[in-house]
Formats: sequence, structure tokens, C-alpha cells
Amino acid sequence: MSLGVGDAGFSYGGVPVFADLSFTVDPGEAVAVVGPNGSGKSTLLRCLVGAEVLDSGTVLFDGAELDESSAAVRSGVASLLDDADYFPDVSVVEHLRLLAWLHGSPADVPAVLGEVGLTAVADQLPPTLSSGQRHRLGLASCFVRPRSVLVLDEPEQRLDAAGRTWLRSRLLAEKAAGVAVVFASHDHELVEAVACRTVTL
Ligand SMILES: Nc1ncnc2c1ncn2[C@@H]1O[C@H](COP(=O)(O)OP(=O)(O)OP(=O)(O)O)[C@@H](O)[C@H]1O
Repeated sequence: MSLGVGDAGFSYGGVPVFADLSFTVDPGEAVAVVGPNGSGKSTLLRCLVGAEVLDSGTVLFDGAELDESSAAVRSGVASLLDDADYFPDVSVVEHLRLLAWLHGSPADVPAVLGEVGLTAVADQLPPTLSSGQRHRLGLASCFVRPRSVLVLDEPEQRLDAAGRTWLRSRLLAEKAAGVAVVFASHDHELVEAVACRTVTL
């Protein structure tokens, strides 16, 4: 599946954030959204998943206007935006099992826990995690569910050096598996290593 925008414009209270923006990310591609703080990267990603509505233009999912409530979008689009939240009384491993179950995914939850380095805290509750561990839980949440499109807002944030190395290889693997990846980032090395193209705001 592909995801993109055509002639997209968005403003907050009449103040333009972006205008006349068009791009598409196809299966097996990665597009990085880059730009300084406040340039509109998170806003654009929120529009891409239907969490915000464009003022003008269209979000296109597989060539048709995005309907974020459709089964195809709910099962196809995995995202980690800047508003990730977790049930406070559900453990790390239970979160991931729940997500996999909701999506009918055969994901190997212990393997994903190991990959993101959360095995030792699998039975802890989200409020007891460090900020980096909580971010890793958000990333793991994307990887235990089916996806043809992955939308990530600054996936590198709060990751240590080893975590950033892992993230780079994981995003390359997602591309190789045919997933269309859109990510906002301030990490030039990650962008350079993973992105086929950049959209600069
Ligand atoms: N709810 C809101 N109401 C009004 N203005 C907003 C709102 N959310 C964001 N903005 C403004 O929109 C602009 C874009 O914000 P956005 O968070 O998309 O930027 P960003 O590129 O993701 O920034 P950063 O690199 O700091 O994460 C900023 O000027 C911000 O102040």
C-alpha cells in the first residue's frame, strides 16, 4: 500500500503550517520528513494518519482518499506519533499480546520484546518504565501488528547508541519487507541510511 498527500495545506488558527505539499511513499520505500523545530513535521504525520484534517488537498492511501476508520487503514497503517499512551495497569508484555491479538497477528511477542530490549521489564507497568523504555514499547507496538505502512514521528528519540543502530537496521528491514515507511527525524545519519527521499518543511 502507498501513502501520500496531494496539494496538502494545513494551518492552526489561520497560521499556515504547510501548503501545496505533495509526495507519495510506495511499498518498499522510505520518505523522511525533515525540518527545524516547529516546521510542521508532527502535524503532517498526524494528517497522514487522519488524526488531523487537512485544510486543503488530500491524504491518499493506496491511491484513494484516506478513510482512517476503514478496516484497510486500521489493519494496514502502524504509527508511533508524539501522543503515544498506554494503559497504566497493563504490563509491557500484556500490551504487546493485546495488540497482536486485536489485529489477529501471529507476531512472536517474546522475540519482539527481545529485539527492542524490553525482556527484563516485560512484567512492569508502563508508568514504571524509563522514557527510553517507554519509547521502545511504542516502537514494539508497531512491530507486533500487521502493517503495510509505517508512520513514525522521530523514532530515534530517547534511544541510546545501540538503540539507534538497531532502529536503522529495523527500518531497512521494514523497507525490504515491502512496507512503505514515512518518518520525521532530526537524525541525519538515520535519514541518510534509510530514506529514499526527503520532504523538507
Ligand atoms: N494544537 C496546536 N495549536 C496551535 N498551534 C500548534 C498546535 N500544534 C502545533 N502547533 C504549531 O504548529 C507548528 C508546527 O508544529 P509541529 O509540532 O508539527 O512541528 P515539528 O516540526 O514536529 O516540531 P519539532 O521538530 O519540534 O517536533 C508549530 O509552530 C507549533 O507551535
